[in-house]
This record gives sequence, C-alpha cells and structure tokens, in this order.
Amino acid sequence: VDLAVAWLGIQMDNPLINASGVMCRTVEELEALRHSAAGALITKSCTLEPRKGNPEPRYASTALGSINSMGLPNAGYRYYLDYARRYDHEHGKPLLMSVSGMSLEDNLEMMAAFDEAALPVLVELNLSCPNLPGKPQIGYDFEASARLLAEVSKVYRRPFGVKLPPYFDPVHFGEMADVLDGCPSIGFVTCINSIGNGLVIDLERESVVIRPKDGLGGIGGDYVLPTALANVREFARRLPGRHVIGCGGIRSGREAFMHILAGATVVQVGTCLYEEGPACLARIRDELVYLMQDKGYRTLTDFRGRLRTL
Ligand SMILES: CC(C)(C)CCc1c(C(=O)O)[nH]c(=O)[nH]c1=O
Repeated sequence: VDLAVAWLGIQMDNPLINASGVMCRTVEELEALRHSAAGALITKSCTLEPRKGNPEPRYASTALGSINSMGLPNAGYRYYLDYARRYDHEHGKPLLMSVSGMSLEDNLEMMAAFDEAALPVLVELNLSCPNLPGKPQIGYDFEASARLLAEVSKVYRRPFGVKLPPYFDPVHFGEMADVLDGCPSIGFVTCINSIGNGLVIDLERESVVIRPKDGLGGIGGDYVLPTALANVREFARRLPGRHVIGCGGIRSGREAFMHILAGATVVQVGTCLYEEGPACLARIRDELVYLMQDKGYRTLTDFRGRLRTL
C-alpha cells in the first residue's frame, strides 16, 4: 500500500495534516508535528498582530467531540512567516500557512507579505474570519467572500486555498461553489471548519462549559462527520479542477477513508489530535493502510472520489 499524495506542487508521503488551530500555535508545537507521522503541517490561523484570544476555559471536550471559542490566539503573522523562512522546505514535510485577518485590510496586508516572501508554502485563507459588525462570518456572506478573494488574488499571485465553514443547504453549496469557481487562484478548499455556535451543557453543574460567548462555540469531533463528508462530496463535485481537503470527525483510518472516498485529496485531523496528541497520526495512518489492504486498494487514487450512490 502506498499512501503518497502529490498535489499543487507538494509531495506528501501520507494524506494526514493537522487541522489549523490544533497543536500549531508555537514553534515547539509545529516542530512536534514535523517530527510526527503527519504528511504535512499547517500553522494556527494568524492575524496582523499577536492575540491572546478569549478568556479560559475556551475549549472543552465531550464523549462525542469538542467545543471551542479560542478567539484566534496566535503570535501574529510575522512569527509564522519567520518560521516559514527558516523552515527546511527542501527536505522537510510541506508547510501550509493559515491566515485569518480581522478585516479585509489585514488580510490583504498579510497576503501581500506572504507573496513578497515567495516561500514554497501553501496558504489556507480562513473564511470563518470576522466580517463587518451585523454581518455573518465571511464564509456565510457570498458577496463579501467574492470581494475578499478577488482582492486577495491581486496581491497574492500564486494558487491558495480557503477554509470553509460548513454549509447545510444545496443552494448555499451552489452559491459558494460559484464564488470559488470565479476565482482561478483557488487551488484547494478545506471542508469543514467547526460547526459554529453550538452549546454544550454540563448537567451536574447545570452550566455551560466554556466562558466566551455565554458558552457558544465551534463544534468538532464525531458530531460533525456527516456534515463534513457532505461538504467534501458536494464541493468536490462542483469544483472538479480544485482539490478538496477533508476536515471534520476524523479519529481513525475509517473516517480518513470516508473523506477520501467522498473526494478529499488529503485530510486534516483536529479534535482527535487535540485530545490524543500527535501519536494519533501514526495510528490513523496505520489504520488507513490496514483498511486499504482489507479492501484490496494499493493507492489512494484507487478509491478517491468513488463513493457509490444507490
Ligand atoms: C472563529 C474565529 C475566531 C473567527 C476564527 C478562528 C477559529 C477558531 C478560534 O480561534 O476560536 N476556532 C475554530 O474552531 N475555527 C476557527 O476558524
């Protein structure tokens, strides 16, 4: 069995990446990932200036997954750009950089700096970044998304990707696919970000479990697998010339296989990585190998995108 993947000019010896935001905020965390079984690594979404993020507790796990309202704690884009400058791109694993500006101007300033640096990295622009007051996140505002991508494409002259929030309506799949189809610079889409604004309740305490937003937070883990798989399959169908990165609910070789079957080129692991640590990546990789052997597949291309319908 060969797990190798080559896409958008990068070579990975297996399709597993950390989800942006998990175990990737500091150089120490990124180095631990680089020494793990990950096929590639991605940095925590960065902003123009460093941010402390929201007051804790801001993450909690449950039997079925996680809830978080971290509030974009990060060291600022210069820190991650510096890490990328010193990174051994030649011999190391591919490095992806996540960007999540607090405004259009911040996104453009960061993307222009990344363009100037001309590093062999892939940028994943987080469309869950905040919009103007009174407007939903960028990813749920189709005009704002189109405007942002058009402006970014002018200052960042190489292919880049977007991290998408989950959509739940065929009309929305179509509208967002049209926006992305109209932007030739988009080489990949990552589906999905956490399902926004869920509420987890601690029954004993009769209380919420995280402090920000009176307990509201992005949901990850087992809860989101069906939604993640639907978004992967729907965007892979609508954007045949672009890659889809699958993210959401991957905790074993089984869900990794499902995401790839649904059309994902490679996959990202979030909640499971947060809870189990980087050793989960070797476990998931091995489980994927065994599953492929059981099914008689030799490479990922033998089954990628071949989900049967009835
Ligand atoms: C939700 C935002 C804070 C606007 C973006 C950063 C982010 C966060 C976060 O930093 O709270 N958590 C997620 O699950 N997904 C995200 O994209």
